[in-house]
Amino acid sequence: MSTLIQANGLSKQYGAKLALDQVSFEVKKGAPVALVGPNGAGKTTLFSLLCGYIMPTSGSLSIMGHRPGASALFGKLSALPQDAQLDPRFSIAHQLTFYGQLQGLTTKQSQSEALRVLELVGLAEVAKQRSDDLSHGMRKRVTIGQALIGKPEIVMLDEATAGLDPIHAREVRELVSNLSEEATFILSSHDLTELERLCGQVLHLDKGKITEHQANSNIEQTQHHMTILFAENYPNIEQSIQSLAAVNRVYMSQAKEYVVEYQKTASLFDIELLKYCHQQGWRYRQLVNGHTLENQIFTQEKI
Ligand SMILES: Nc1ncnc2c1ncn2[C@@H]1O[C@H](COP(=O)(O)OP(=O)(O)OP(=O)(O)O)[C@@H](O)[C@H]1O
Repeated sequence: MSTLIQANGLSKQYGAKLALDQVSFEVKKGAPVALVGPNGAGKTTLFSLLCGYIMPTSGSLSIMGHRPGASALFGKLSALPQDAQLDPRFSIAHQLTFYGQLQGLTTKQSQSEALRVLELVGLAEVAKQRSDDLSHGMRKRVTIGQALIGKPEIVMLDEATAGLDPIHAREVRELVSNLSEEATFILSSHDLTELERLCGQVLHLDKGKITEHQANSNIEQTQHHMTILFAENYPNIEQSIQSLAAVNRVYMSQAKEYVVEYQKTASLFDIELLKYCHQQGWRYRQLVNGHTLENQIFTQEKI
């Protein structure tokens, strides 16, 4: 797999504030990459360095063999800010065409590129509509389409699901997963749980340092986690399941779906959990090992 991004000992100082401290990592072409960390961890700073908006104080950063911001990267890397907005005065196709023209495409090329990216994000039918006619989730998908104009190899999405309800957030994650052949996505978020199922690589920033840089290990996870999807909402599910002796933690991963972390030593925990659900009168749709199987759950829901 070819290396897209190589960072070595990258630091960024704003006055006395060290926002990034000796950060080193590599991103290869392929599965989406998560950039996670709490507020102020340095995510935006790293995005800005990757885009070439700011210069590092020290260290090196190479993107497809070029320095960030180099003209050779024009059209090869795109970034979608968290607050990217569509203009309510113009149709969606008009705006996307305009972005294509900004990238140097002719009007005709831009028009067909606008339609291509709308098809990629499953919204060809909204081409003539204005943003006010679209749901929040649809608008987000259009802006992701915008980021795909000109076929960039790297697409950076800042907090792509922020402000979306769980259903639309899931649609966006599914979209990114489906588009992984089209480009290598880097998604920033302060919430690891929402990205760990999607991304094969997690860059974890905290106080300017990369404290974790790992490929997601599904094998390890399957030994500790179960994901259960219920047929409907029931009261106090988290507290109830938490009362089982083998359970370490329970949290809701999306509507009606819970991740249960349990002790590795508990054998046949799945049977115990299902018996417990039966006793409580809870109907469930699916129980899976681990918590990286969102697509399987999608498939079942759509049947
Ligand atoms: N232009 C600047 N001047 C001074 N300090 C800055 C500047 N930009 C960011 N910082 C500081 O650098 C640190 C990292 O900020 P950054 O915006 O990169 O974090 P972040 O992970 O994106 O945070 P958030 O999730 O809140 O957006 C923070 O302490 C921030 O206050």
